[in-house]
Amino acid sequence: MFFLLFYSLLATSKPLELSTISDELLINEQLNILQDPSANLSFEHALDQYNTGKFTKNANGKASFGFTHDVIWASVLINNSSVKSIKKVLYLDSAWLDSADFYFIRQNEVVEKAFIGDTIPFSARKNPTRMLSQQYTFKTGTTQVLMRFESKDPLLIPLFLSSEEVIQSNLIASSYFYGFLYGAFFILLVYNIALSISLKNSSYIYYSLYLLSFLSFNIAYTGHGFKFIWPSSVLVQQWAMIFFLYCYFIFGIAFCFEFLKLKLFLPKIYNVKKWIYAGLIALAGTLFLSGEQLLITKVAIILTSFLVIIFLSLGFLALKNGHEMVKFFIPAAFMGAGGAAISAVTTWGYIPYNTLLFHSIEVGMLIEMSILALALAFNLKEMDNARIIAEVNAQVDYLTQLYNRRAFTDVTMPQWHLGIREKKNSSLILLDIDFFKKINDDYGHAAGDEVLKGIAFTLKQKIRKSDVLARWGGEEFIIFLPSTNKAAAIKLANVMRKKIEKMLILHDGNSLKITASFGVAESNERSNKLEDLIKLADIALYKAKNSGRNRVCDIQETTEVKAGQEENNIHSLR
Ligand SMILES: Nc1nc2c(ncn2[C@@H]2O[C@H](COP(=O)(O)OP(=O)(O)OP(=O)(O)O)[C@@H](O)[C@H]2O)c(=O)[nH]1
Repeated sequence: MFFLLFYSLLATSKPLELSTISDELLINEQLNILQDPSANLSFEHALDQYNTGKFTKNANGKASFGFTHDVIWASVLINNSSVKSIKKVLYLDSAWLDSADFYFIRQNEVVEKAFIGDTIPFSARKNPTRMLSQQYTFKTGTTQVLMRFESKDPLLIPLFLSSEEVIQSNLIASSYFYGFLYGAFFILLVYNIALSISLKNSSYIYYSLYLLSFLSFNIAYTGHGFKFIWPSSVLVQQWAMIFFLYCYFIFGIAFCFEFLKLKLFLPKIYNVKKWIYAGLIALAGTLFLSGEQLLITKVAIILTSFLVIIFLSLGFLALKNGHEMVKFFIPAAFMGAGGAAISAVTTWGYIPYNTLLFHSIEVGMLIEMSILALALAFNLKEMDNARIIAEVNAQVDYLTQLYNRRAFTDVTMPQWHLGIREKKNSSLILLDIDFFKKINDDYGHAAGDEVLKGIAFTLKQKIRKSDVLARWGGEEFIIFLPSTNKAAAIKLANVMRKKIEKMLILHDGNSLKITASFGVAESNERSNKLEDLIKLADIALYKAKNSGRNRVCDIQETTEVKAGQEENNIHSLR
């Protein structure tokens, strides 16, 4: 009987030669597998099944068995042909298996066994490695390792045979990698939280939450959480990963909506945003309440795989609708969500396991994070540009591109005060187009606009760089002339008047002719207020209008000023 069993053991598989493994080897191809749907096969029964040839070769070195309630039994024969015992480590690149039981069998006798997995608190583990691992000293000859794996998450068992030194150096390398990854994420997180608070911009808040969810999810699925944060809580270990995966998906969608400015570029989708969020939260809530961990994980992984499609589709639609920032978003989403999708389908078992594919979410997110950091900085620059444009717009009259009334005062004030200090007189011209209402009434508002633009252009040609020209009101313009006396101002006003008189404005096949009236005033010692000078010019302008239009008038006497003010009062009462 013993010989029969031993024969069947050898016949089932060729042993793995320890001397051929220099540092580390993924041994999934060497495994023989038995999938147990009943999940209640005992060790003795499993060994019996193995010895009677019921285990089959693990096709293509499969590492992921996807979402399954089945228990996977795996066996490998390891031969030490040297005379010395060799210490090795069986290492699983998976931190979320519920059970990983190891039985070391020599000559059909169990010589050592170990039960590791998430159902045991991390603090109670013999080998406190982040991912599951089991040491064993292989004596000369053949040892069978029979293993039992079970999980409520995707059943992923990439199994490495490695030396302790390699595991240690891998741990150091991965500490550097995760130190860098978490450090970079942390800096970006703090930076974005600070930005979202100071700018009150929701896309930074959602990006921070998206980052935080990914960071937490990564800490959970890489085993860092179980090792360092919740070593005695099996419950947190079982639920944290899946909870953060849902957060990653939901905040990913929220970030995408805000970053792509869907309100502006895809309003139809933005308007149903609340329903989308409500639907996702209701779905997550229902699933979590059901307590069906395998189903919850399955849905989360399916959603994560689709995230890249959602991001890219919305990105391209927003780009089509003219959103500039998408040129950053599309490659970023392609790398980040694309990496997440590859990791998800690798975990799911749809593509064969390899370390790079499994960890592509981390690499992808790192690249995505760098591109989006650039994008958000670019966004800041755009906001700054928009602020500058808004400031300029607040100063400039849209139609004539001249300073507006507010800007006129801001720009003139320093020169006005300088003039007072240096005791240099300044002058002011106020001009108003004659019978402008008639142009609007006869030829339409657009024709009136053309006249205003034409006059602005003509006036601009005639002033000095130090003069300040502005649109004062509807059809009124103002010019401040520093260090200029009244005679010079009147001369300039007459040049302008004649030029306007000669102007021909072409509109819709009509040639329009216009004239303007001018009021000129000079500053004097009696007042140091700019508004008083403007009032004087206004009285002079009123005089020009009253004395027949198309002329330049100034104020001669104090009596004229008084009379003018009274008339102005009557005029404004009309
Ligand atoms: N097209 C156009 N018209 C304007 C604009 N701003 C003000 N107006 C018009 O300018 C006209 C000013 O008319 P009034 O104040 O009666 O003056 P007026 O017809 O020029 O007569 P006098 O000043 O007495 O010669 C009104 O019809 C306003 O609607 C503008 O930006 N574009």
